[in-house]
Amino acid sequence: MNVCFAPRPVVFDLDGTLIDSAPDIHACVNTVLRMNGTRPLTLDQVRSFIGGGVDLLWRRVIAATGLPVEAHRDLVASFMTRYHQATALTRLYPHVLETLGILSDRGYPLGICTNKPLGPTHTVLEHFGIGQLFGTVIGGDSLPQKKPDPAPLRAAFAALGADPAAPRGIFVGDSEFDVETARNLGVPMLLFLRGYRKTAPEDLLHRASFDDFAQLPLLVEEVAAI
Ligand SMILES: O=C(O)COP(=O)(O)O
Ligand SMILES: [Mg+2]
Repeated sequence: MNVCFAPRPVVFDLDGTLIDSAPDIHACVNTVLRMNGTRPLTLDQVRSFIGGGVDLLWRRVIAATGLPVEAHRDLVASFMTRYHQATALTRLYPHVLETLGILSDRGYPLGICTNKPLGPTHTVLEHFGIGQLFGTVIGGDSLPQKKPDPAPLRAAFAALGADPAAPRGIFVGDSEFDVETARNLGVPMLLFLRGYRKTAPEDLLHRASFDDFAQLPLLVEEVAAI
């Protein structure tokens, strides 16, 4: 019998999973729109644009506002200067802190795999005082590839000691991008239902779903036992 005693690494998505950051992203987008004489977007609109990283966010903002496509690079640069410090409106989802502590105490190596750029990722992790809980943090600009390419998630598991050829980790995320990433890497996915997903959960491949982080330690134990 092949028994593995090392706890499986657990890697988390960030925006819409550990943190509700849409209000800050919305505010930064609208500041840049205002500076360009363009009408603001609603929170629901901007929330629906999050998940594929900053370049895709701004391609979607440009499509929704009619700003010139050629302005993309300058708009992203202007957005990034604000995004780097944007934490005032961001909140941890309920029970995230307790759950990360429980998993860490039980010996699960923890990591982050987000499409958010590394700069604002580190800012927000330090803002909430949780950076030290994660053995690795892979951002949207850490590698040439972003989710749903499996490379960033593979890199996160590898940094936490998993076999890169056959990672035995668990991925926790909120969006279609995360579901696709887990499927591309062939690892079990736990879907958080209160994030920025647009597709019905029954149409997304996942091992289990949850809407309160207090449920996660048990789900992780169940998946880890298989
Ligand atoms: O920055 C984004 O668009 C999404 O970030 P996430 O991968 O943490 O959900
Ligand atoms: Mg997300």
